[in-house]
Amino acid sequence: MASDGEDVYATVLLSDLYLPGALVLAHSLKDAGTTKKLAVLVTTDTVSADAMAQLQTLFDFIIPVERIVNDSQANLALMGRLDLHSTFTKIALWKQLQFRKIVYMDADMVALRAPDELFDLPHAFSAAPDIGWPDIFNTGLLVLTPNLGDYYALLAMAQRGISFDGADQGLLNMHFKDNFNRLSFTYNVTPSAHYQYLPAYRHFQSTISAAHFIGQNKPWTQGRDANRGSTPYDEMVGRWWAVYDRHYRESLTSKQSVKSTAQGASTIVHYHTKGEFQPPAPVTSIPPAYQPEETDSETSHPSAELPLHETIELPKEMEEAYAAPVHTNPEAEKHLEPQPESQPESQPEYHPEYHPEPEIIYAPWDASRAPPPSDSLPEASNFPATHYDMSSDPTPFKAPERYPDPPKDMYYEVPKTPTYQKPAPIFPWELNAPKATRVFPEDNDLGVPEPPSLIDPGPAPTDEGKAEERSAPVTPTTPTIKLTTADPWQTYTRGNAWDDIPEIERYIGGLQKNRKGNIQVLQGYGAGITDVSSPGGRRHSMKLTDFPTEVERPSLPVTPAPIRRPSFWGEERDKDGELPAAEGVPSQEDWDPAVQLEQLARRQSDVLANKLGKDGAPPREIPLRPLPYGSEGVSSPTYVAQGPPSGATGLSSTPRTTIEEPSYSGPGVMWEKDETFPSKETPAGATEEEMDALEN
Ligand SMILES: O=c1ccn([C@@H]2O[C@H](COP(=O)(O)OP(=O)(O)O[C@H]3O[C@H](CO)[C@@H](O)[C@H](O)[C@H]3O)[C@@H](O)[C@H]2O)c(=O)[nH]1
Ligand SMILES: [Mn+2]
Repeated sequence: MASDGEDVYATVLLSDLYLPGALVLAHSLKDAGTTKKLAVLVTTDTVSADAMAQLQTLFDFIIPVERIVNDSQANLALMGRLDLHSTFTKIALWKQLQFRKIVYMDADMVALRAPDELFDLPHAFSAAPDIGWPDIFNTGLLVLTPNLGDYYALLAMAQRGISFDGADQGLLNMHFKDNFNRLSFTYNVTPSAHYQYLPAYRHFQSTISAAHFIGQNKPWTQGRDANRGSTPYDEMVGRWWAVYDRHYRESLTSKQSVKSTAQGASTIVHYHTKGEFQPPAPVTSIPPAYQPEETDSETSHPSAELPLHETIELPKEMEEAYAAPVHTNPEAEKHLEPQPESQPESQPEYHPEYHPEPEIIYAPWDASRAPPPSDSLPEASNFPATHYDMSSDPTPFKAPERYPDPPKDMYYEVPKTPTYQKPAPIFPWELNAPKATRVFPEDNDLGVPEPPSLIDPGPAPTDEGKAEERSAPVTPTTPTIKLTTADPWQTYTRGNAWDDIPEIERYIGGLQKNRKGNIQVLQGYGAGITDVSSPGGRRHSMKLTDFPTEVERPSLPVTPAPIRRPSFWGEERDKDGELPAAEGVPSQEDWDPAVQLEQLARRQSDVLANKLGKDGAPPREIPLRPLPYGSEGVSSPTYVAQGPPSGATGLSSTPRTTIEEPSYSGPGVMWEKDETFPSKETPAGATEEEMDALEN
């Protein structure tokens, strides 16, 4: 278990193919005497149990991580490295918070000395320049402080496939940009087989900490004979082989002293190293977890030390296939010197035929006895997949000369002439309706005419004949009470402005005529034209509240009209159907509402005048009091007190000091019958703001 703040060298293993690289790297660091521990991040779905067993012999921490695949592989294809589809997995390094500092190294690196001083860097992130584009860093060697901020930022980018090369180097450079501590190239020297800067190499050679074999070709995939020259690249490759031979060549050449199981353990390393593989006696690679439980002691493996490997019986053909190479082994075993030249000619080349595909070497999986092998392919792994690439055609798009006409009259023929016709106007206001306007208080100051409803329409027509004589339709307006007239209580009209408009009379008359017959017609007394067809000789009215006469009542099945019951009030009505007069109430003739209203208005005014004015003082003066500080001369932009027309000049600036004549507009419906409402209320205390304003 990692103690808090531990330092580790770490690498990543995404497949068995890089196993020799990861092992050689670990050995090279240990051989160089590092004091730090080693960790390896593995994607367990693609790293075999054998490979893990090998890692376990060297690394202090084996950390399983989730594979992060880049699904957008266009940039990887550009780089010619589709095999790097999963290098985004590297970002899991930033999640390893159990470590204080990580010096990450690619599995294709070999340390020439242990660069332990990198752990002392104060920077959160350091890397060395990339030889292909030295402004950016190469991601083969990274010095980092794990933190989730960078991790999630990188993860978000990875999930969106954001990387200019489709792999981790493009991703990390896009994330960190210039925010990295630039290390010396000597920490991550990337020799090239194609071009070297020889003088520099010779000059700095002794300071090199690590070599990094970038590109598709790795020392272990080329074989030990591929680079035997004296170029810098060849020299570096030689350094890699030196470490390999120190640790793995021996096991190959001293089989006699090594138990067969131990030989099997390193076989996987040889297997993935070109030219090193000697097919041994057939062995299985079934991990212990997937082995059928053996109850028969005879079949269990004699060696308890390494239970990972077990001899199984192979079909005859397979045994024959492996028999031939095995026969060469006695020859090879004689060469105890680890000389590459002494390799027997008959040693099999690294060849896919020897790949331990589960169908060939692994014991057939018995589903009734064991779970599926961990390294078996996932379900539906061989489903056909279609990959669509973005077009890489650089020629710009050119629109064709003309596009074909769209099909005509497919669904609906548009009428040649519009079928909609505006209905003929009925009411006068439809003919010359004034355009809707908005009126602001300021407009009144500027002499803009008041809205039409405030204009006195002049004398109302006295009779219908006169009204019909009018040649041009009028725009009737509700007459307003002129507050300046001496006695408004006597002059206001009790009619409606529309009552005398002949067009309306005719319209309503027409409606009623059409509904006559067996349909109930509501008629009553009121201003209007005489309806001769009406039996009672009554006149049409637009008032819909009158009771129809008995004759006017139509037959069923229409809604029955209410019929007055003589004893509705518990008393007999008089012969006219009127209710008896109430006691103490003046008779209808004596009750002039105008007079009563005037009286009421006077009383109200007197009360106000007495309250506000002292003896001799002008009675209708509101005492002036100071306004709250800062509000002097301020007028609300939206609200302007509406004074009487006489004060219309300068509405917003002249303070209103005279009290308006009271007007009677009748009682408003404030509560429904039986509804409860608070009859008393404790006034809320003044707010602090109000108190301030009052005190000033
Ligand atoms: O099949 C694979 C492929 C990759 N790796 C791991 O991924 C690393 C990167 O792959 P590598 O072949 O080393 O890439 P390079 O050829 O070095 O290419 C460059 O570009 C890569 C993608 O951006 C970076 O990861 C490298 O650091 C950078 O040097 C390897 O070292 C391994 O640790 C595996 O384990 N198995
Ligand atoms: Mn690499």
